Amino acid sequence: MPSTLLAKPNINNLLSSTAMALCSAFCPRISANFRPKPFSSSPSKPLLSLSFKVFSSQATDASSQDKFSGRVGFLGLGIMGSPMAQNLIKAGCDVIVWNRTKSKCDPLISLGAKYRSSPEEVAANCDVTFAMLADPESAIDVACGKNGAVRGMGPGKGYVDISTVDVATSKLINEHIKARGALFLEAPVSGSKKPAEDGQLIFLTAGDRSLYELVSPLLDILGKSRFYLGEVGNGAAMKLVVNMIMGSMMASFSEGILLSKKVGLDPSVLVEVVSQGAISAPMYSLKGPSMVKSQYPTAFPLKHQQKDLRLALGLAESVSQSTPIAAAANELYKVAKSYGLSDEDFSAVIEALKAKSQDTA
Ligand SMILES: NC(=O)C1=CN([C@@H]2O[C@H](COP(=O)(O)OP(=O)(O)OC[C@H]3O[C@@H](n4cnc5c(N)ncnc54)[C@H](OP(=O)(O)O)[C@@H]3O)[C@@H](O)[C@H]2O)C=CC1
Ligand SMILES: O=CC(=O)O
Repeated sequence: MPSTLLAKPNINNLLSSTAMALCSAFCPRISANFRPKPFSSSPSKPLLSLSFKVFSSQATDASSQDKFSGRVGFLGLGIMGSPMAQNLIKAGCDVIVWNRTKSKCDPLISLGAKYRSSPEEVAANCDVTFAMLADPESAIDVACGKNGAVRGMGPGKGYVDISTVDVATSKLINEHIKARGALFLEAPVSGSKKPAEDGQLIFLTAGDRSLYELVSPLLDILGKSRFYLGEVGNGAAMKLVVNMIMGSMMASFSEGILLSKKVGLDPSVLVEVVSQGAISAPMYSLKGPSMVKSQYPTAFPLKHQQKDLRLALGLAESVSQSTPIAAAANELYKVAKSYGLSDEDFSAVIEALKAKSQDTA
């Protein structure tokens, strides 16, 4: 599987490249306000040079250049979609938004976004449309359903699905978009509410390379790095593997916190010890202190983590890969959901273990 890490460029590269021109076409204020973010890669590693070459030798790519005038659509304004759309608007992009619950569009409209009343209308009025939806069902419905984005797509347009979905869903949406003569990129993100607010997401993209190159300046507003992984499905698969690991890590951390407490240790000290050793992780340092206080302010809803584990287990099943740890973790998230914790942060999975030990006490 080909994989390319493209870290953020330095300002000189950017200013001297066609990227800047393209960036400015999408978002006029970028040239004046652009401040490069730190590289995500270690400085000791050579950075692959950024290529913002928008058009490949394919004629279809060249025609898409002529028709791109730079209007950006954004469908799905939840925890992730809202700050991402906001960052595009703040960068000067001409953004049109839609969300199932219309009231979530209002703060963005007051920042300068326009509103259209269906995904179809957004896509019809935009050159590139991003979608950040809850799960496979909503991603398919918003793209392919009645008044879905597909109906507004056509040659010269692009659809970028940044929702976390399974491979089959991504391929299905790709087929529908392609049938309209448009381009498709899957681009799920790693990183949660705060990275979304700070423009520090990691994009795991796959699909039409020319669309990837075209939207790279937009991805660079929203994120700190981006991977291009080849064929449609590879981005979804990578995201599911990452979140499978994350879900298991959080379940294991929860067990450790509760065990430390039960044997008379201070779980806050455990969090500190973990943060200094080989198993330290930003996630533990960020969530550990609130978990010790039984607080779970929602950044990544527990229901989405369970969805990702479920989809990752399906992915593993499709290639007969054994994943017993993820399977056990998934069961725990299901228990947590049954306790009404779906909309809490996924760190609330610890409550399922507490309830379990009370049940057996
Ligand atoms: N939160 C996080 O930390 C991260 C989340 N993700 C992934 O990003 C995606 C979005 O996550 P997040 O923003 O947290 O989720 P939210 O639950 O906050 O938002 C979900 C969005 O999907 C919309 N939606 C849900 N069902 C439907 C439907 N049937 N039809 C139309 N729209 C629908 C919601 O609309 P409405 O407002 O009307 O409910 C909302 O805009 C998920 O796939 C998630 O797994 C990826 C990385 C990090
Ligand atoms: O999908 C969740 C994340 O934090 O990444």
